[in-house]
Amino acid sequence: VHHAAAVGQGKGVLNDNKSINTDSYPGGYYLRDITKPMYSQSGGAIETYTAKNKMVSPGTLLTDSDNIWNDPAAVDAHVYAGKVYDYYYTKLGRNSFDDEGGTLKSTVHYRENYGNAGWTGTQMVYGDGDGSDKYAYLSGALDVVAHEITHGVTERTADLVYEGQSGALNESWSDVFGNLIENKSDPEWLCGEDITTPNIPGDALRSMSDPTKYGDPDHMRDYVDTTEDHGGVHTNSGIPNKAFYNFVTTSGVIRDNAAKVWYRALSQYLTSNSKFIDARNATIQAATDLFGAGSTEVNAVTNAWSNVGVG
Ligand SMILES: O=C(O)[C@H](CCc1ccccc1)CC1(C(=O)N[C@@H](Cc2c[nH]c3ccccc23)C(=O)O)CCCC1
Ligand SMILES: [Zn+2]
Repeated sequence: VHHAAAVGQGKGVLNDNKSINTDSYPGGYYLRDITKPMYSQSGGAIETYTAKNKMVSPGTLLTDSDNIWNDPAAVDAHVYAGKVYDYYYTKLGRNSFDDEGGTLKSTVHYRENYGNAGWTGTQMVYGDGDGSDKYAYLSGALDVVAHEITHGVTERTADLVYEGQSGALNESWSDVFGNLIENKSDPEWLCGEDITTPNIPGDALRSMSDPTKYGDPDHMRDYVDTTEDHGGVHTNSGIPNKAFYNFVTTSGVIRDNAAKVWYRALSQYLTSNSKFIDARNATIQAATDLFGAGSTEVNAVTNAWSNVGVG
């Protein structure tokens, strides 16, 4: 089928204008980005679909007749997935979630009154919010999109079991890359702030600098033993989240190097049943591999975990 890259226009969830990589066909445009290396290498693309508020995935590939896109949730899901692809490719040398140039599929308008998002095992899905104004369209936050795609990366690397401590590590690695990729200068390292009560500034789902702000632990002594939420994976993630925050804010440690340490730990050392102590050891080993024993990074990561009572 004849494909040609085109550039469309649209507004995102926060009413911001943005250019959109689309794929033209006789008569219109697909919401498909064929400009990435994965396309020339293996035909992989970034594709955005709609579930039309049913519980289906991927649903219907979005098209438009004039390349002016009027679905903010779709615009952001698409553009932000492209930014996440670019980060993993250029900063970490990873070619899409599977490192094989696999197509990144997003489905927006997933289910009715769905105030959440997720990784299905093969793609991202995003709800429209829960009908109240607690959440905006979930794809309207780059840290959320990066969080979901990182679940895909984790599944294809360490494959951390989504339960208990390994599940909290799974969650934390997604929050870490969500914040690294969003790369805001917000001092609190918030998660989901752009889509949480859009009318109220300053609130979020989680904080990495102070997890206790949202009731999550920031030390091993406060680990929450619960059967809720797969053993508290979105709560106990506060402990490794704080450890990463400690690490990345240590003087002499730069973000791109912290990212390399966390990515190497995930892709080379963590395994499906790793616990917090294993994450400490994995990140110390990764920092040693990359920067040498006794380096600033090794000392910083060791202290970062000790500060949260791990190791
Ligand atoms: O990817 C994830 O970890 C979250 C989805 C988790 C999930 C797992 C298995 C089946 C369904 C859903 C989605 C996000 C999340 O952290 N959700 C939290 C908080 C949350 C959002 N909307 C909610 C509605 C109800 C309860 C909690 C929530 C959660 O599911 O706990 C990540 C970034 C923002 C949304
Ligand atoms: Zn998650």
